[in-house]
Amino acid sequence: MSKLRVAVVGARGRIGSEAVRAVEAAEDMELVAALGRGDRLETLVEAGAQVAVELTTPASVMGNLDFCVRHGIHAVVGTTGWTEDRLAQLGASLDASPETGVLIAPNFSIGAVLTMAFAQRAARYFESVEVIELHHPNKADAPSGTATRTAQLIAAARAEAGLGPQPDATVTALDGARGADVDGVPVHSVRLRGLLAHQEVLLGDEGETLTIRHDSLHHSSFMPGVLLGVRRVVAAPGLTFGLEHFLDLG
Ligand SMILES: NC(=O)C1=CN([C@@H]2O[C@H](COP(=O)(O)OP(=O)(O)OC[C@H]3O[C@@H](n4cnc5c(N)ncnc54)[C@H](OP(=O)(O)O)[C@@H]3O)[C@@H](O)[C@H]2O)C=CC1
Ligand SMILES: O=C(O)C1=N[C@H](C(=O)O)C[C@H](O)C1
Repeated sequence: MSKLRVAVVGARGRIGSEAVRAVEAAEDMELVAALGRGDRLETLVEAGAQVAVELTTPASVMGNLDFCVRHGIHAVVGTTGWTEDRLAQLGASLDASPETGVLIAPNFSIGAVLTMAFAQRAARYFESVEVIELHHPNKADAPSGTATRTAQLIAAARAEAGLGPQPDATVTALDGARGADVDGVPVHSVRLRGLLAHQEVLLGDEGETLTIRHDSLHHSSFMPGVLLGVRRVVAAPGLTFGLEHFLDLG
C-alpha cells in the first residue's frame, strides 16, 4: 500500500512540531515537507504533497489554503479565527476545485470533541449556560476557537428548543466582567502560565448545575485527531467543519 504524502505548514510551532513527529511516526504516511514562515508554498507541489496539515496563524491560514485548494492539495486545518466570511471565501475556492477536501477542526482532541457534543446535547435542558476556556499565555487569540464553536452549538440547540435569553439581572459591570457574548452565551477566557488547553461548560437550572470539563495536558492529545483527519480528508471532497464528522459518536 502506498503511503499518504503529507506536509505540515507551521512546522516549527507548538502544535506543528508535534504534528511533524506524529506524521513521521505514522506507518501509513510519509512526511514530504515541513514548512515554516518564509518557506515557499511551491515546495508542497514539488514534494508531491497530497495533504497539507495547516497549523499556523489566523493571518496566514487563508493564503495557505487558497494555494492548497488551487493545486488540488487536501488540507487538515487546526488554525483558529474562522468567521462566516472566511468560510464563504474558502467555500468559493473549493467550488472551483470540487475534488479537493478541507477539514477544519476547532479541536483535534477526542475529549474536546465530546465536550462540544455533550454540551450541545445538554443545552436544551438548562436555563443558564456559560463557557470558561483556559489556555497557556502564549495563545494569540481569545476566545479560543473551541470555546467559540462550543458556544455556537449551544446557542443553536437553545434556539431549536425555543429557549429565550438567559436569566441575568446585571445592571452595572466592569468591561469584560461578563465575558464575551457569543450568540448569547457568555464565554470567559483565562490565560495562565502552566496551563495548556482546558474548557469548562457550566449549565444551571433550578436547584442543580452540570459541569462538563476537558483538559488537554500535552500537545500529543491532538495527534490522533490530526492523523484521523489526514486519512479521511482525501475521500471527503468539499468543506468538513468539525472532527465529529469523521467520528462515530453514536
Ligand atoms: N485545532 C486544534 O486542535 C488546535 C489548534 N491550535 C491552533 O493552531 C494554531 C497554531 O498554534 P500554536 O502552534 O500554539 O502557535 P505557534 O505560534 O506556536 O505556531 C504557529 C507557527 O506557524 C508559523 N507560521 C506563521 N505563518 C506561517 C506561514 N505563512 N507559513 C508557515 N508557517 C507560518 C509561525 O512562525 P513564526 O513563529 O515565525 O511566526 C509558528 O512557527 C493556533 O491558531 C491555535 O489556536 C493549537 C492547538 C490545537
Ligand atoms: O492555541 C491553542 O493552544 C489551542 N487552540 C485551539 C483553540 O483555539 O480552540 C484548540 C485548543 O484549545 C488549543
